[in-house]
Amino acid sequence: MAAATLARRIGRSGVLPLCCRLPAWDRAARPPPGPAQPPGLPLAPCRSFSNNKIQVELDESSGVAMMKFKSPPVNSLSLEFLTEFSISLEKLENNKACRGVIITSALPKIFSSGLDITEMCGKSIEHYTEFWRAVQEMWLRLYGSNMVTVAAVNGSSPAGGCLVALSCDYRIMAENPKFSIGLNEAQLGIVAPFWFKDTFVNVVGHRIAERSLQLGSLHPAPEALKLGLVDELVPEEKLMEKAAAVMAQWLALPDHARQLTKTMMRKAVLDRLVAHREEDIKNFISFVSKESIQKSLRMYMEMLKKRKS
Ligand SMILES: CCCCCCCCCCC/C=C/C(=O)SCCNC(=O)CCNC(=O)[C@H](O)C(C)(C)COP(=O)(O)OP(=O)(O)OC[C@H]1O[C@@H](n2cnc3c(N)ncnc32)[C@H](O)[C@@H]1OP(=O)(O)O
Repeated sequence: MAAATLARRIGRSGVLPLCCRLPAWDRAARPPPGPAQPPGLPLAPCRSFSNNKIQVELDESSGVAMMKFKSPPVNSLSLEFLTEFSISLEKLENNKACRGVIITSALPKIFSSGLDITEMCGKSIEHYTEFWRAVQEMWLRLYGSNMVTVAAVNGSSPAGGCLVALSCDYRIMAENPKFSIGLNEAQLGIVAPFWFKDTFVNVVGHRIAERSLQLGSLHPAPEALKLGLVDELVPEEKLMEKAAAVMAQWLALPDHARQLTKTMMRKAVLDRLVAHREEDIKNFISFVSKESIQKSLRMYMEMLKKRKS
C-alpha cells in the first residue's frame, strides 16, 4: 500500500485499520527475494525514506533495512512518532525485498525515552483513545512482524523504549553502564499493561519480570545482560557491525521456517491484545483520567526538569 494511501487511511486516528491487511503474524511466509522471484517483477519502491521522526534505508542486496529514530531530544513515543513508526514498519513489511530490520537511534545516549508523557497529561478522552490505539498498533506490527527484527540499543531505553527493544527478535546493547533499560512504569506511579508484561515475561521469564516490574527497575546494561533482558553487550563502536552480523546469521535460515516458528511463539500474546483491544483502551482511559495518576505524571515531569537544573 502506498504511503500516502496508508497515511490517509490512518488519518487522525493514528490507527491502521485491521480490515486493511492481514496481521503480519497471520500472513503466509514470503518466498525469499532473488532467484525464486519471477523475473521482471518490480520491487516495491522503498529503498530509503524518512519523515520527521524516523529514517529508513533499505539495502536491497542484503534485504536488510536500517531504521533510525531521530526525534530530539529523547525519541519519546508521541502520537506522531508512533504513527510514523507504524507506517515505516508497514512499508517494509510490504516490500518483498526486505527480510529484516535493525532498529536503532540516531541520537547520542538515548534509544528511546518511552511513551511521551505529555500525551498522557491533561488531554481529552478522544486524544487518549487515539494515542493508546497508536501504541497498540505499533506493538502489534513490531511484535507480529514477519521480518527479522534486531534492536541495536545505543542508549537508555526506559518503559515504552524498552517495549520496542523487547518486541524485537534479538537485542544488542552498547556496553556502557550509564545506559539503562527496563519497564520502570511503577516508578512513575503507573502500571505497565498486560501486553507489556507478557512481552517482558516472554523474554526474561516470570520471576525476573515480576520483581523488575514491581520495583519499576531500570537495569544498567551489564545487569540487563545478566537478566537476559538483552542478548549481548558490545562496545558502542562495534554495535552496528554486530547487529549486521547477527542479522546475517538469522537471515541464513529459510524465511518460512523462521516465520512460522516466530508466529508459534508469539501468537497467544498477540491474540490476547487483539481480542481485548477496546477493553484495553477503556482501561487506559479510566486509569490515566484519575486525578491521582495525573498528579503522579505531572510530578514525574517536574522531577525530570528539576534534575536538569
Ligand atoms: C489496571 C491496569 C491498567 C493499566 C492501563 C495502562 C496504564 C498506563 C500505561 C502507560 C505505560 C507507560 C509507558 C511509558 O513509556 S511512560 C514513559 C517512561 N519514561 C521515562 O521514565 C523516561 C523519563 N526520561 C528520562 O529518564 C530521561 O529524560 C532520559 C534518561 C531518557 C534522558 O535524560 P537526559 O538527561 O538526556 O534528558 P532530559 O531528562 O533532560 O530530557 C530532555 C527533555 O525531554 C523530556 N522528556 C524526557 N523523557 C520524556 C518522556 N518520556 N516524555 C515526554 N518528555 C520527556 C524532559 O522532560 C526534557 O524536557 P525539557 O527539555 O522541556 O525539560
